[in-house]
Amino acid sequence: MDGPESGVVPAVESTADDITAMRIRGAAAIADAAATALATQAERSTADSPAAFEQELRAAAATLYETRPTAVSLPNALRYVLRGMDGDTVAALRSSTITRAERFTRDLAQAQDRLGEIGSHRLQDGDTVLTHCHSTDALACVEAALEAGKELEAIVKETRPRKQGHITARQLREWDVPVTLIADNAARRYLDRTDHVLVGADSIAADGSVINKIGTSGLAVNARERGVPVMVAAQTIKLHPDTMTGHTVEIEMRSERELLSDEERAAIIGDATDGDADAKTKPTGDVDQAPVTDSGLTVENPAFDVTPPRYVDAIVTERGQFPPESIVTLMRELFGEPTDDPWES
Ligand SMILES: O=C(COP(=O)(O)O)[C@H](O)[C@H](O)COP(=O)(O)O
Repeated sequence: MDGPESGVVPAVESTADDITAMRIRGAAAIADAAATALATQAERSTADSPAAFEQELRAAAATLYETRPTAVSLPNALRYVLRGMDGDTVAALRSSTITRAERFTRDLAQAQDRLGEIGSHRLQDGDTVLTHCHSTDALACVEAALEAGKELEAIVKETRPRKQGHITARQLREWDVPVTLIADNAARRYLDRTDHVLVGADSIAADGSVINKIGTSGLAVNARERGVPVMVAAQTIKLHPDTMTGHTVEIEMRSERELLSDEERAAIIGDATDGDADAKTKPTGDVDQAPVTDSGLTVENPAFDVTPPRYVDAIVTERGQFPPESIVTLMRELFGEPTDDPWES
């Protein structure tokens, strides 16, 4: 149930919209926004019984959960906050939920600082890092290295189609790091000048596979061939508990319009009079699904890919750095055996 009858407050709907439209993006920022939205739901709820309050919070969590499928930090954040919802009255439930959400956002920021410090030890004075997409966890390592007085340079992949590399470049320039911005296709050539490939993650699977922005896996394979170490900066909130029981991580497919305008589509299929993609798209009920076309042209736009553990040298978390193959030990320690999601009851 969605909409006013579910009791979900407009602020939660608006956060969900922002995540779907990628005005809020990146796994850590999504988790932070989701936890904050649950606190807002708790604060503004008009539920008149504990059961109604809990039901509203579950509905709000479900609304947020439905936004984007790949970053596990989102369900991990929702689970964490809902499991802290405790009390026999609406007032007690409200205050425990808000306290828990606030603790989540505080811990998230602290974990990133700690991770940055740990990751910074891998970076030497004078090193050049090559980045892909925009990861606040990866940048935390750079920031901590700079604070320790090291000088770094960066080669920044543009990261098509949405060019998140520009956000990375802007942040690095604010820190006065010399930046060379390159097209994604140029990455292999620039590995000769690179000391570390440094990326973030949306999810880490139990076998140590890294799920991150599309293009990460190709970059990692090329880096291995060139002998350049690949460092993944990922707080433990990125560890995907369901993968311990064999579940795979869903890769988000985004709209074809991120790759192709209506005019470009019309030019390719040679029908300039019929440039409206919708007219050529069998409805899938979801704009983010790759559309099925009747023009013989299918556009697919996966947002993430899977890098096998053998191409990753280290996963840096706030709990230390790990070879990818041993990350499952940390997952067991942190999550135990997975249980049902609270918003599905
Ligand atoms: O792949 C992306 C963002 O993809 P998108 O732009 O599609 O959300 C980032 O590398 C991870 O989310 C980690 O980011 P952070 O370290 O900030 O959590």
